[in-house]
Amino acid sequence: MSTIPLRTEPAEIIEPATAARLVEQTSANQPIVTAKKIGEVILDISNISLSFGGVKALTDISFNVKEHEIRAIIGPNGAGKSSMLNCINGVYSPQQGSITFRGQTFKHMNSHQVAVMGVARTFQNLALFKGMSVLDNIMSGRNLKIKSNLLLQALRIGPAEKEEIKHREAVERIIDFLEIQAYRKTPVGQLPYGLQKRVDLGRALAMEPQVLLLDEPMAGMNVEEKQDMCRFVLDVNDEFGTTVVLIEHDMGVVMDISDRVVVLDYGKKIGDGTPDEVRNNEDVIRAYLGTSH
Ligand SMILES: Nc1ncnc2c1ncn2[C@@H]1O[C@H](COP(=O)(O)OP(=O)(O)OP(=O)(O)O)[C@@H](O)[C@H]1O
Repeated sequence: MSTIPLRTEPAEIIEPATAARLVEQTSANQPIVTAKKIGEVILDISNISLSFGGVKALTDISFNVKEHEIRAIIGPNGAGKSSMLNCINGVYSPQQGSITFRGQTFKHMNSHQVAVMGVARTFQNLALFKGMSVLDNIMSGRNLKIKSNLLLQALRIGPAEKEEIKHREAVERIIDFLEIQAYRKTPVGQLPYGLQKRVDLGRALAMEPQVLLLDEPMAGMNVEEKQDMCRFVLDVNDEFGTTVVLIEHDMGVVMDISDRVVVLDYGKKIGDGTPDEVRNNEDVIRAYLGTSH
């Protein structure tokens, strides 16, 4: 049986999900594999259709995301992947369909409301403050959590002082977790691209999201940077229990770290299942080989 062509370049050695998070050591130092705990459906995408004038970006798309899983959205260029993420986080309002998050269904919700509900997002084209330090960029992700008013914050008095200390500590923990201590005070614009992507992840983590939407987190990275980013995504999922939805073009990465994969092509869903199911799906193979159009 033919399978989806996974790599166009020499295989990169990326720790498979199973090795990274499922292996425990027995007393005899033999690895044993324990099942990852996937929960109930946390995000339910139901019959979403989205058009821009005459362009149908998404047609009747349905799939779900379960708590604690890593769910990939893949597809050729223009398939509708970013549009899908934009519907989930309230940037676009689909003409049809609904999205249910933790049992609460919404049709039209803005990005701020979605963020308050616990959904954070990183962007394909970095949206960081380039002139600001790593620390301040990650701190900007805490804005939603800051309760004291602007005047108290500016004067750093009363509860604002305590609150700021709490937020700084949270940011420092993220900086340690992402191993970017050496760049705390560096303006983000001076960092290599791979590290900027890591800061972008840090800013999203600062929101303490239940669901993290990652739009091409490995795009433009070299092999080493991709390996690092894979490790951080797996660790976020494992250590914080964060549910991850990611768009990624690198099929090696997708197949290695995802629990389930949904495949879009020309705005339609053509596949949905485990990495093995998807890689053996004839429609998916045709879409990737470009023979179906
Ligand atoms: N704001 C917009 N206005 C008009 N058309 C749009 C807009 N956003 C997306 N589209 C169109 O919708 C379709 C899907 O685009 P989308 O960016 O979601 O695809 P994608 O799978 O993320 O592509 P890529 O992998 O190249 O990023 C494309 O035809 C695109 O031109």
